[in-house]
Amino acid sequence: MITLRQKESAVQLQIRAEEFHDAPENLLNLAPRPGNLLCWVGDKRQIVGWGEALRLEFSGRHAIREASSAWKEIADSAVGGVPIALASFAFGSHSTSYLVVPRVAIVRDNQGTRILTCAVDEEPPSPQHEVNVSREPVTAPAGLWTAPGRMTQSQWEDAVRRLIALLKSGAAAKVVLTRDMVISSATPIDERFLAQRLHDLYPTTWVYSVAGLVGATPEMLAAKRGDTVTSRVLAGTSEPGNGAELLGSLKDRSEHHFAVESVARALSPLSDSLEVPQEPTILDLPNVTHLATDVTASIPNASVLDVIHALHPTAAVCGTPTTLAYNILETIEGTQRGRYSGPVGWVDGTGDGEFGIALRCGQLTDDRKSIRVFAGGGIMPDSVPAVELAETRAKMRPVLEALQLED
Ligand SMILES: C=C(O[C@@H]1C=C(C(=O)O)C=C[C@H]1O)C(=O)O
Repeated sequence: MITLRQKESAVQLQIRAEEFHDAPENLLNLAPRPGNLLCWVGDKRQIVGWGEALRLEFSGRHAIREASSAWKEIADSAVGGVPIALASFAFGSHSTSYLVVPRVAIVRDNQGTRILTCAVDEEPPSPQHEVNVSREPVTAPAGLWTAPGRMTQSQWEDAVRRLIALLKSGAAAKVVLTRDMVISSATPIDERFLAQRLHDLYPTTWVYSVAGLVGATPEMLAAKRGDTVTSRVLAGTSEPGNGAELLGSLKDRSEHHFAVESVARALSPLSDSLEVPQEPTILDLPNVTHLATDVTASIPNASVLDVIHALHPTAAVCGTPTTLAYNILETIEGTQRGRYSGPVGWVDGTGDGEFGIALRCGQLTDDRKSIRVFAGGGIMPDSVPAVELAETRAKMRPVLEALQLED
C-alpha cells in the first residue's frame, strides 16, 4: 500500500476489470477479513472493496479541494480501466481526511457486477483469484459496554441550555450540537458484521465503511452522474410516524428551510439550472422521521468532489450563518467530530460519484476494541433540551442496534 500526503500525486494506477459472473446477492460477504473493509452500499449501487492500493491523506481547510485536484491527476494517468476511490472527509479542519483506492473492489450497478483490481506501478492482482481467496468468518462482538463521550447526557442537556440562551441573544439562528459516546468490546469489532447489520436494519440508507468510520446515512450530500447532481437535504426530526406533526411545526420547518437554503446557495454559482421544491416531504426511517427535500441541479465541468467542496458544511450539520455557527459549536460542543458529519462516499475516474453526510455512524479505534458513536441535532431558540437529547439517542440507535446493544 502506498500512502501519499497532500500535493504528491505523481503515481500511476494500473487497473484490471472483469465481469463478475454469478456474483452472490450479498457482496459484503465477499470481504475476506475485518480491518480493511471499504464499502458504499445503497439500493441502486453497491461497492464493496478491501485492501488499499493507494491512500491519500489530506488535512486543513482545503482538504476537499486538494483531494479533487489530486484525484483528477491520478485518474487521468490511470491505465487499464476507470479507477474508483472511496473517500471520507473531516467535518472541520483539525482532522485527517482520506481518499482510498481499494486493491479489490466489487461494483454492482444497473450494468451488472464487475471486479476491479488496482495497484500502483505494478501489475494488479488477478480479479478472479481475489474473489476466490479464503475468508475469515464474520463474527459478532462479545462483551460490550458503553461509556459517555466528552459529555454525559445531562452535561449535554446543559450545553443545549447554554446554546439556546446564546441563540436567544441573537448569536446565530441555528447551531447543530453533537454528542458522542463510546462502546467498548472485549473482542475486536468486525466491521463486516456492523455494515451487514446496518444494511439489514436500515435498508433505505447508504451503508459506508471508510478507514474505520462505519455507518448508515439517510442524507445524500451530492450524487453526480454526468452533469446531473442531486442532493437530499434532511433537517427537522421527530419520532417515527410523526410526519404530519413535523410538517406543521414552525420550528422544524424553519430549521429545514435553513438547510435547503444553504444547499441552494452553494450549488447556485456552479449550476446551469437548479430545481428546489417549495415544500418538504417526509422521510420515514425505523428510528426517526425527517423533513426531506430533494434538490436537482445541472452542473457541467465539475467532479462530485468539486460539488461537495462547495456544499460542505451545510446548515443540516453546522448551522446558520455557517461561520458563526461553526465557531459556536466548536466552543460549546468541544467534541472532536473527526469525520462524523463530513462527506463520505465514492468517486470514479470520470468525476461521477455519490457522497452522503457521515451520520448514524461510529469511528472504530485501530485495534477495533472500541467505537465512538456520534449524533447531533439542529438547535433553534425554541428547542427543548430533553427533546433534543432524545433525538440524539434515536440517531445513535442504528449503531447500537447493529451491535445488539440497548440505548
Ligand atoms: C446531525 C445529525 O443529523 C442531521 C440533523 C437533523 C436535525 O437536526 O433534524 C436531521 C438530519 C441530519 O441532517 C445526526 O444524525 O447526527
